Amino acid sequence: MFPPHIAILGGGLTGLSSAFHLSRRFPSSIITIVDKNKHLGGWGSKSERVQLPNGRGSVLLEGGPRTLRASSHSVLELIHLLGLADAVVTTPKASPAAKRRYLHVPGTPGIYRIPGASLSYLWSELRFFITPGVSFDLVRGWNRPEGVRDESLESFLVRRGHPDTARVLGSALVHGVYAADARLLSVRAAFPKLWELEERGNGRVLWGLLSRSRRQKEEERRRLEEELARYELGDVMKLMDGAAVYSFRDGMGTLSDALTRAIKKNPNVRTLSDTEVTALRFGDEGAFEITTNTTNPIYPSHVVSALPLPALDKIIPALRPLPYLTTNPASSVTAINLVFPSANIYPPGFGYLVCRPEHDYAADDAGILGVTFDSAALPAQDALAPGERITKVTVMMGGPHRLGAGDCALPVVLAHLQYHLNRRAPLPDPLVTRVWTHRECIPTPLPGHLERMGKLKEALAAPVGDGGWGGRLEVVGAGVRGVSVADCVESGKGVGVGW
Ligand SMILES: C=Cc1c2[nH]c(c1C)Cc1[nH]c(c(CCC(=O)O)c1C)Cc1[nH]c(c(C)c1CCC(=O)O)Cc1[nH]c(c(C)c1C=C)C2
Repeated sequence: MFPPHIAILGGGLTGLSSAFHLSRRFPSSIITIVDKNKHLGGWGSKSERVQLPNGRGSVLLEGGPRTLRASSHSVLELIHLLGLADAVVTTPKASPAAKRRYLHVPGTPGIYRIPGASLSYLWSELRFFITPGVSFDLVRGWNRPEGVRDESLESFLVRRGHPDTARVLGSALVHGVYAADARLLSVRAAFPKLWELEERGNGRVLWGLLSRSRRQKEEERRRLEEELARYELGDVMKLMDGAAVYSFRDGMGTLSDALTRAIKKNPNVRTLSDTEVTALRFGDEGAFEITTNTTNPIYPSHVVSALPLPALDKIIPALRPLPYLTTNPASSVTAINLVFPSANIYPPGFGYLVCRPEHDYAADDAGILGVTFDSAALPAQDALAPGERITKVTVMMGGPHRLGAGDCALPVVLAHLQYHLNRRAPLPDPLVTRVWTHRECIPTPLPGHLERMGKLKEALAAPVGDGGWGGRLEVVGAGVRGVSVADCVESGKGVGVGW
């Protein structure tokens, strides 16, 4: 039996991916997608092409995610199915933008290159922070306390390694992915491999990493093959030959715009943009009843919520609550694109992350979490006039820093950049400045998240007569599992499999 009418709440990437995949799985189902914004795609699809003054050409500005990993199969599948191969641009593995990443340690001017597994480690300034963590991990045996089923990343890194390693490297990693505080983030939800490596290495994470037996490697290869077989990839894997990361010539919006076009072409799919869902409940006939601020009620047989979990909590009836929708906080991020009229402002590389200051997130800090060197990673996204040179960076701010009113002021940001890049001369005035503010955009899964999401799933599957949702409401998206673009697309692909 196919579901006669599916409503999808939320038209971000997860919602669009859900609509696309559900319309392929259930071609006869009516699908209604409802989103409060005029433009579908959500905050993860914010890009804009801007003309530079005096005929210098144009640059692409991204406000959200800017690159995808070459292993993001769920997105590669969409590239194949939507015919987007010609729009793909890649960063070669051999380029400095793929190989060099830096770290700024507050209180010390300049940025340090993060060493790879090579001899360069020996003269990296960061070895003073890395070595204690590695050494303690190797000498300490199993030390996970009995009964501990999850903890914060910081607590894990301190337990296995060293507080300095945790503060400097752990916090920076978490800034770059979750824009969050490593002391709050669940290690099992965010970095499950670390937890597994600890078990495989009988305590020692590094040993777990280095001691993979031939059988384990074989098992990993088999799992990858199985995983690849789940996707329709056509020839797109070839695009990834030698690529570290990729995006689209016109930015991340290409993906959501192509998804929107594809689902709008389908006569069974109806999109209601600029429409807010005000309530979701069971109607008298056993169908759902969805009320909105612009339309008559909708009566779908099945519902997918791709809304942030706290937004879902607000629209469900108090008599049929769902657990843990408001447990996790979410980070707000301000991204500032700056285009400078000259080259060589930064060293070759992908960008840098800023770690947590020694004395916690300071009130007088500008709140910078990291800076990406955009013109180095994907130069094909800019269409510059011949001979024209520019430098494009994005300053990422916010998260666990409390951003004050003056923190995003351009002179403050430029002064911090000058200090980070250890320049004597001030930076030139930017040709273009674009500020994007994303409120509560990246959820922070707190320790215990995976268990809580298991309980949420149970409540969704419980019979309607027992106060549950009878398996006809699915809750997906970044708040449930995985915050990357690929995770969002993947969760849309997996929705409704049991219907
Ligand atoms: C807008 C800010 C974002 C910050 N994190 C994310 C966004 C969208 C989400 C994110 N960033 C990364 C990942 C992991 C991706 C993966 O595993 O495939 C996720 C989920 C890694 C990452 N961080 C930065 C970049 C350019 C990337 C590659 C992927 C992407 O483009 O998002 C830079 C960066 N992101 C943030 C900060 C503070 C930062 C600093 C340099 C927050």
